Amino acid sequence: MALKETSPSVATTDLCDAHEEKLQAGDLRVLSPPGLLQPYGMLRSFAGPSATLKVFEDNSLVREALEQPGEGRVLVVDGGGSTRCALLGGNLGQLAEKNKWSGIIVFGCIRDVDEIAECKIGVRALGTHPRKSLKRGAGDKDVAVSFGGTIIRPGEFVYADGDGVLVSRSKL
Ligand SMILES: O=C([O-])CC(=O)C(=O)O
Repeated sequence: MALKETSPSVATTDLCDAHEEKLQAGDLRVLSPPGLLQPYGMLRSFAGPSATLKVFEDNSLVREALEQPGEGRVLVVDGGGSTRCALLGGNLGQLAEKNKWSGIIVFGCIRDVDEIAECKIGVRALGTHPRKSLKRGAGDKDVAVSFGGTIIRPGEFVYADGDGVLVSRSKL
């Protein structure tokens, strides 16, 4: 079944239990506080290596990234926590599914949630906003980003399910 293709086979709880030493060393981190990011998209669980973006109220680079083959990666978008516009919508959700991204994490807002619910990807975001963002091409890609109490570097592994979001230096 398609859902299994992109879902992690191991729960975040089991990963935390199995890797206490990595948690203590900071090689495995849990985005916090719990409830910071809300779940959207069809897949509640998703995992993959991260691709990162740092943007502010401009989603040009989000589209540019999602136009590339996702190859099971998770796009991590540090939107600076802005709740004044949406960095992701239904069209970009469909693009992400088509190009085989496994998920998108937005430290910012999204819109078209009913359309995104139909997309076979996992999404986490602060919340929703009906207004679109700027499209001026501003931002940085493939940089370390910081939100949810941790730094997330490109290529680190993300594991997300109903219990939380993990970031790991190595594949678990
Ligand atoms: O293009 C945007 O700004 C986001 C959006 O509405 C979509 O993806 O459908």
